[in-house]
Amino acid sequence: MKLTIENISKSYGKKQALIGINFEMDNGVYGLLGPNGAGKSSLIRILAGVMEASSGEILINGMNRKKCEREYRSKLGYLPQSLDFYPEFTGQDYLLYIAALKGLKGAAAERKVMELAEQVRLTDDLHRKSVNYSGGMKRRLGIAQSLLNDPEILILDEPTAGLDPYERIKFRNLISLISRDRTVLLSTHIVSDIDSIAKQTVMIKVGKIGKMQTNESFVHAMDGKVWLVMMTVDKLVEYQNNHIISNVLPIGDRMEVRVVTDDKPFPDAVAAVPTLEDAYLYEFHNEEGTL
Ligand SMILES: Nc1ncnc2c1ncn2[C@@H]1O[C@H](COP(=O)(O)OP(=O)(O)OP(=O)(O)O)[C@@H](O)[C@H]1O
Repeated sequence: MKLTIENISKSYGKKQALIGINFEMDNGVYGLLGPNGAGKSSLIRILAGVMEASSGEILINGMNRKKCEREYRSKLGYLPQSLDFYPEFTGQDYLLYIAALKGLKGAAAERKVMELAEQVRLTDDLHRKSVNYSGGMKRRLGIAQSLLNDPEILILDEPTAGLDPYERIKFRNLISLISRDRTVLLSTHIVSDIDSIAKQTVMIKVGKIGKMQTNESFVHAMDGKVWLVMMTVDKLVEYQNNHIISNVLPIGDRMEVRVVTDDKPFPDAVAAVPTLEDAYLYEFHNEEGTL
């Protein structure tokens, strides 16, 4: 399935949150990466059909979404940034309720709920009230509900918020597994969520697409821009005010500082192998709220 985002803009009163966004997705995982307030949730909510764009079009296999709204919704799975849980519902009640809303009933619904509970490791907790779940469990329940209708398009707004490192890895593996024959758009500001699984990453900067390319391309473009430098703590305190520092490691009484910069910062600086995190810092170091 091909999903085309064509010239999408969104204003909230005078605030322009999205300005002429264009990109295209087919099968596989796409990362939507950007700092707080960049416009990720606005774009995700427009794609999920819970909010209208001020202008622009979403095309499904070349057809305006409004002309195939019912079909689009039946193929869509959506995990919003926050979910409401009914106080009296157990995890199972909640999943069966969402299944019913998606047109799945009876034994088929029960089978699907059990299958997904297994995948997100909630089988043993299905009969507990979901309001009492931990943050990570609520997130996993949210991920399960987004998959109930076997969606061809899966849109996830910060799906790993509140997950511990083990759950995060499990989640990544699950998404990678199910993405073979569907389109997954995953918004995050955590680089490691998409580092290894995204086919392409869209970097969004205050309402505009900065770049969309493969993670390898982002990393490759950083060759010769990441350096390791030894310095004293006093020097680092001054140096970090006007340089991009992606890591600091104490070694003896000095610091090994990872610097992201266009040119070799010192004659004795040693070139380091760049990562997507370095690319993210390089792209966003001037953006409000990032550093
Ligand atoms: N309902 C609203 N009314 C007014 N401004 C809004 C509204 N929703 C979002 N905004 C503004 O639009 C911009 C984009 O917000 P959005 O929530 O889409 O960003 P985001 O990248 O998802 O941020 P975060 O990671 O913090 O959720 C922000 O400046 C935000 O304050």
